[in-house]
Amino acid sequence: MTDTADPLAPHFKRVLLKLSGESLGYGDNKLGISLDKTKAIAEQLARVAGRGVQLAVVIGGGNLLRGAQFTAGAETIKPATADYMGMLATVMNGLALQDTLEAMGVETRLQSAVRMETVAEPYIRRRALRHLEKGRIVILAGGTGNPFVTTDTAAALRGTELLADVLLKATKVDGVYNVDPKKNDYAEKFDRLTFDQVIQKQLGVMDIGAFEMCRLAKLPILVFDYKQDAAIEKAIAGQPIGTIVTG
Ligand SMILES: Nc1ncnc2c1ncn2[C@@H]1O[C@H](COP(=O)(O)OP(=O)(O)OP(=O)(O)O)[C@@H](O)[C@H]1O
Ligand SMILES: O=c1ccn([C@@H]2O[C@H](COP(=O)(O)O)[C@@H](O)[C@H]2O)c(=O)[nH]1
Repeated sequence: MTDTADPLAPHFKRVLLKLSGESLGYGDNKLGISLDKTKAIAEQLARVAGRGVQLAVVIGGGNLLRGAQFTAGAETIKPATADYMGMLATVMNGLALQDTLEAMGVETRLQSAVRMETVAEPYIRRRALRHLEKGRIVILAGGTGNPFVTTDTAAALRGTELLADVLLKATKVDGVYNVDPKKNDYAEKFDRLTFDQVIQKQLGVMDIGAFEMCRLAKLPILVFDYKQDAAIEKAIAGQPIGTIVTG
């Protein structure tokens, strides 16, 4: 698939992109759904699909609601309920991304792991594969459909079962560090890591369960910052960006 004339020619054929909900949000706090931010992300996805990449997107919900925000000291909303609210947030983001892509003429399908047939197809692996083969961007909302995990686990699960070549985690940090870079100014970034190193060092950028699933499936993970210029396209082109985690 390499095209020497195009610096963003794809290196991967089938990609599972875990897109932070915050990538659609407004301002410094990245809350809500900004039409401009959503459009900027969709433009990158459209170009990627236009280059023939099969693209499945697991969309997060952190711009709207994370279950964890209710659990500390909450006596009313139960943790599982809070997580279902978070899963519904990802469906709202999925709808926004779908319409934005389709307004650009890109064919998409939205599938949800939480059944809601009036707004999205149910997640069915074989249908998702068929959509990918037909060149449609498949947006996967509702996480795994189960509480007590996050969309990182959904990304590892779908990446594995849809036989993706790579899991791209487009997030707010530019890679994996030895300690959380949002909490430590002296954190040092890794360019490459093995799954064993991430698991042994308990590096917190993704759920450890997601790393473990990818380790077993031999599915490489690339963690990078969605805010960098053309970040998703560069990641799919195999350019040096973020941190790559492999077996
Ligand atoms: N060792 C580490 N290296 C890099 N980031 C780390 C590390 N440990 C913890 N983090 C934190 O991991 C977080 C990654 O983002 P997070 O998983 O919270 O959001 P997301 O899944 O990308 O998106 P959203 O919840 O907005 O949909 C960052 O807040 C970062 O500070
Ligand atoms: O499989 C899943 C996926 C997500 N959740 C809940 O949704 C929110 C939003 O997802 P993020 O990955 O944080 O963007 C998450 O915090 C969980 O509360 C879930 O329960 N199960």
